[in-house]
Amino acid sequence: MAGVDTTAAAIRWAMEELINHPNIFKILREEIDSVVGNNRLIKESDEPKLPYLQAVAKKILRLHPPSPFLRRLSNKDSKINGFDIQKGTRVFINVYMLMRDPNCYKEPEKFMPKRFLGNCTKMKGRDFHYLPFGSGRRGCPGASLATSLLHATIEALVQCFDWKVKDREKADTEATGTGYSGAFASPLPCYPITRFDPFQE
Ligand code: HEM
Repeated sequence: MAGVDTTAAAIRWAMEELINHPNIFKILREEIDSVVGNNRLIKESDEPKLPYLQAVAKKILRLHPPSPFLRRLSNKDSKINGFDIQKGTRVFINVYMLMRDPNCYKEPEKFMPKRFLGNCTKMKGRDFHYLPFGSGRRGCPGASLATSLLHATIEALVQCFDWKVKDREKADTEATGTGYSGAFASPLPCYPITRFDPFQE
């Protein structure tokens, strides 16, 4: 699994969803402005004080997991939901569908970060309804790094720029292309308008 690919894909999905949901963009920007202010970028120590940013990142990975399938090799004969799985069978776990299961999430197709505030903010390896980084011994070792990268990049893109989409009112988040991670059917032609330059004296 290429960590750069998957992290870049998640950042792009985040920008698409935030551009499509100006109300959520506004709440996130207000949180960032109140915690980080407007004369510097986010520091690692700010992360716990930015619960809405954390919720946005988690929600992006739920709706648009850059690795939509997990792969395992069955090491013994077993039965799952009445299906016989023979030893040596390659098993694919459809994480994309799992994380859009209406039995686990109300209105699963909706981008509603506030749902991840409160109790749901702490995800553990055995929360099998939330698996963007897989689970168990082969779970993603880069999960913490990827989460911090996601927070820092989304924070900077929201804090420093306003975003305009060309020729379309909304970015198309439902159409997906072929391929494993970062599979976008169409490019996202959008323009950043500088709001704040952290590198200016
Ligand atoms: C948003 C970003 C990322 C996502 C969504 C992601 C997701 C995943 C998933 C689903 C797996 C398979 C887990 C399983 O089968 O249970 C995986 C494996 C892996 N990931 Fe990531 N990953 C991300 C970023 C990174 C980064 C930044 C690194 C390294 C710095 C990394 C390194 C790895 C490695 C080495 C494996 C293979 C682990 C093994 O097979 O034992 N990933 N990742």
